Amino acid sequence: MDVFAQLSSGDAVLKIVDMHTCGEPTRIVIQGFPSLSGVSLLQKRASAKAHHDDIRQRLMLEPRGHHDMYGAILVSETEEKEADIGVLFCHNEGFSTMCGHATIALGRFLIDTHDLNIFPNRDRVVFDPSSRTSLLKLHAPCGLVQVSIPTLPPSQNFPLRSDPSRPVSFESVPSFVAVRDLVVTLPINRQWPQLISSQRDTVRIDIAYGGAFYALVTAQELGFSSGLCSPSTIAQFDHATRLLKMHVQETSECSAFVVHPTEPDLGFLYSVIVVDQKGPTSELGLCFFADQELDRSPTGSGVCARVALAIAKHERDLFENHEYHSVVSHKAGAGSFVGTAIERTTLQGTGRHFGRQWDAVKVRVSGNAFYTSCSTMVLERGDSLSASGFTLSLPEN
Ligand SMILES: O=C(O)[C@H]1NCC[C@@H]1O
Repeated sequence: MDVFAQLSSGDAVLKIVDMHTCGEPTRIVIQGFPSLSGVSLLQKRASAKAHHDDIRQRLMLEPRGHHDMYGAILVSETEEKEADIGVLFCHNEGFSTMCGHATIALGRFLIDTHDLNIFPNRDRVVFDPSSRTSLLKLHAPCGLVQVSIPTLPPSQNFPLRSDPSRPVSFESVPSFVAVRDLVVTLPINRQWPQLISSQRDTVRIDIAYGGAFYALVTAQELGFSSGLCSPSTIAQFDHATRLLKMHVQETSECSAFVVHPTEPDLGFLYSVIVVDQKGPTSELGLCFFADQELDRSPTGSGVCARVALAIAKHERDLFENHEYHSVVSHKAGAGSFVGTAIERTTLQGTGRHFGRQWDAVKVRVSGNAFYTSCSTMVLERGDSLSASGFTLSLPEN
C-alpha cells in the first residue's frame, strides 16, 4: 500500500532529518515550516512562538516526539549578512537562543546537503583542502557562530561531504559570568528535597551566559558526594533544579543578574546544570533545561558558560582543553565535548546597560554527531490529538 498516495493534498507535511550528538536528538526541519515574519532572527523567533507554536509542539511532543526532544528550524535569510544560514532552536517548552549539540549536528547536515532549496547559500561555505574542513557561519538567535566541519573532498562517486570520524567544532558568541558565588536562601515553604544537606537553608550558585543563561550548582552544594547518575539521584536533581530555577526566576536578588548586555530577548534563565568534577581535566554536568528536559549531550552552550566561569575563577587559562561529560557519555562512553577558551573580549552594554562592561571569553566546543533517520511527518485532517502533540506526565514519587 502506498501510504503517501492516500494522503490528501490538505494533509500537512513536514520533512525532517534526525541526528544525535552524544545521544541528544536534533530534529532538523528541512521542509514544511511556514515562512516567518519579522526582519531580525529574534523577531522571527517571536513570530514562530506567536503563530506556529502548534507546529513546534507537533514536532517535539508525543506521538511524534517525546518530552526530551530537540529541534532546529532552518531560516535561509536573516538580517546578519555575513551568515550563510540562520536557525531557530526548539524544545518541549518553546524556542531557545543557542544550542551547541544542535550546531554540531547542523554543521554536518549543512555540508552534506547540496539541495539549494534547503540551503540556498550552500556555495558560500568555504572548503579548505589542506585541513579538510569546511567553515560555515551560522546565525543563531544569540548571534553569529562559526562552525568548522571535517570534510571529505569530492570524489568520483560523491560530492563534498562531512567526515563523521573527526569532531565538528564551533566558536560561539562571547560567554561571560553574570554572578559568582551567589548565596541563595531556600524558600522553606516549597518542600526542598531532603538532599539539601543537613540543616542548611542556603545554596551557593553561579550564573553564566554561553548563548543562553545557566545557573550552575555543584552536586556537593546540593548535598551529594557521589553516585550522581543513578536513577534515584537524577529524580532528586530534577526536583531540586526545578525548584531552584523557579526561585532564581522569581527572586529579584537572583533574576537581577540574568540580563544580557545588549539584547533584552536573551535575558532569561534557560537551565540549571548540576556540575561535578570527574578528573583533573574533566567534568560531569546534568543539564535540566526548558521544561526540565535532561540533556543527553554535555550541553555545548552550557560548556561555554562553564568555561567562562573557569576562566573568571582563574582555574584555567586560554587554550587549555577541558573535557565535559553528560548523563549519557558519563556511563556509556558515548563521547564527550571538549571546551576551550580561545580569546578574551569585552561586551559593552547598550540601552538600559549603557556604560557597563562585561569581561567575556570566546569559547570553542567540539563533539561528534550522527544521522539517525530522514522522514516525512504528516498530520491528517481530523487528527486533533496529534495536531499539537501532548505530553504524558507521570506523577513524581
Ligand atoms: O548543547 C546545547 O547547547 C543544548 N543541548 C540541549 C540544551 C542546550 O540548548
